[in-house]
Amino acid sequence: MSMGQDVRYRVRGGHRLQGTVFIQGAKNAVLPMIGASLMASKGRTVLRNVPIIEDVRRAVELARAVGAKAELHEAERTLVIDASTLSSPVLPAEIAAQFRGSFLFVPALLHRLGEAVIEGVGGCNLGSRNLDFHYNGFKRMGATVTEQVSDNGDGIIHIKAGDLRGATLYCDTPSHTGTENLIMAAALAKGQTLIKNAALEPEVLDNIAILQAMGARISGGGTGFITVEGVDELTAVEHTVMPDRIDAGVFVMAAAITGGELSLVGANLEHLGVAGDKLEQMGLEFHQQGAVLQVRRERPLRPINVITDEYPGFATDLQSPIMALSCLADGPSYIYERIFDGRFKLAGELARMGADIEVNGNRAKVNGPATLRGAEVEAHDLRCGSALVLAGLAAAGETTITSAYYLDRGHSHTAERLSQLGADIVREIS
Ligand SMILES: CC(=O)N[C@H]1[C@@H](OP(=O)(O)OP(=O)(O)OC[C@H]2O[C@@H](n3ccc(=O)[nH]c3=O)[C@H](O)[C@@H]2O)O[C@H](CO)[C@@H](O)[C@@H]1O
Ligand SMILES: C=C(OP(=O)(O)O)C(=O)O
Repeated sequence: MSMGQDVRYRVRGGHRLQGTVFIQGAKNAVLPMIGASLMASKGRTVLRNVPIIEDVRRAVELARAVGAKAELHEAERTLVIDASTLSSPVLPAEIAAQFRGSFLFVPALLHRLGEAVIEGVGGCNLGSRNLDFHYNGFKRMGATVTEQVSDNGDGIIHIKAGDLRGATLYCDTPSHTGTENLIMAAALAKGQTLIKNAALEPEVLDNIAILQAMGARISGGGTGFITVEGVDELTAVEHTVMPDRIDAGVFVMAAAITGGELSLVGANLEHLGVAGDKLEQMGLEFHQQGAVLQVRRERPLRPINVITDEYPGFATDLQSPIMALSCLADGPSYIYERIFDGRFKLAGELARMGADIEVNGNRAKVNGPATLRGAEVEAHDLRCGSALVLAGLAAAGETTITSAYYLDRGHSHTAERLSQLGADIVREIS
């Protein structure tokens, strides 16, 4: 599957969801782990609980493009990577530009091959998404970064590293992939590295855990200050990817928007951070029992204030879904998006379904309650896609969501999992 094929979801709303759903492994944990596995010069890395999503398929293609052997066993949700044959420093645009996680391959290429050539970096188009914290960090460790413009006008970035040396590094803001890339670059560098203002996301901690199992010496994860003592070699290990808190959040909201009751296997309320508290305020009841999170809604939804922030603040990746949910709340909700400046195209799509949303820069006011009706809408990015599925579940009649490749970038088996809970949803390809 590639972006060339149009993926569409058709949803007929009005069904109350009920039952048990399995939360997938985390996209934003598995992608850095694939990057980490390329740092092992011998042996095979075995990743378990791998989400079967398009970004993982692209990462497997990219791992092969740089010379590694990678096999995704879909039924077993297991990915096996042998990076002993790593041979090319080039991240080709046709694969790398399709997902942001491609940039997480850079530290392995620098350490194993002495250079990385980046023909394109992708990810959802969310406005400005800079990489300066990454480049500045690599430079402080001794790398040189140069940009060349290709014949067709695209920028190609060359990063050259002789031996990377430990250094004092920082992120201006606690960047998720920035922290992961700097930790990976430091893991095999000579000497000690300190990373200040490091990200606290659970996926960053899961990535530290696999690197520690591989032999890396990392301390301070979860504190904002991370220290890494460089080692000479990392070994291939087996690791189980943590559950995807954004996937969990979307299913929580599927229960909320349909007035349903769900058991989410693998979901952890703590990982939802402030989003869990906000959903409680809106009228959801949570009950965590071991690895199962039960959620139900028994009263009308109350309106909400949301300010997105780094973890444990309200995750920007749940901002679009909660915009859809707040359309049904009994009064005006206020949303302030602080992380990305291009995430409000959703408001226009929800308006086609009958929502009343006023957007002013990075702030939105959602005037609930609205009566949503089915319409033809477009997923402008991954989380816009999940939000439109939620809106479709609550709308009267049929909603058709196009450009839904974006949704498949990050959520596995969306139609199957929702259908099992009683939703009327199909996925089509043309
Ligand atoms: C693959 C992956 O893990 N993606 C996640 C990751 O993206 P990603 O790691 O790209 O997001 P960052 O945390 O780096 O970005 C946050 C903010 O910092 C800015 N910034 C970032 C790096 C940099 O060098 N310079 C700079 O200015 C960005 O433009 C953005 O405004 O975290 C985001 C925020 O939680 C999530 O929405 C994405 O799902
Ligand atoms: C922005 C997202 O992902 P990426 O960083 O991979 O584009 C996302 O998961 O919503």
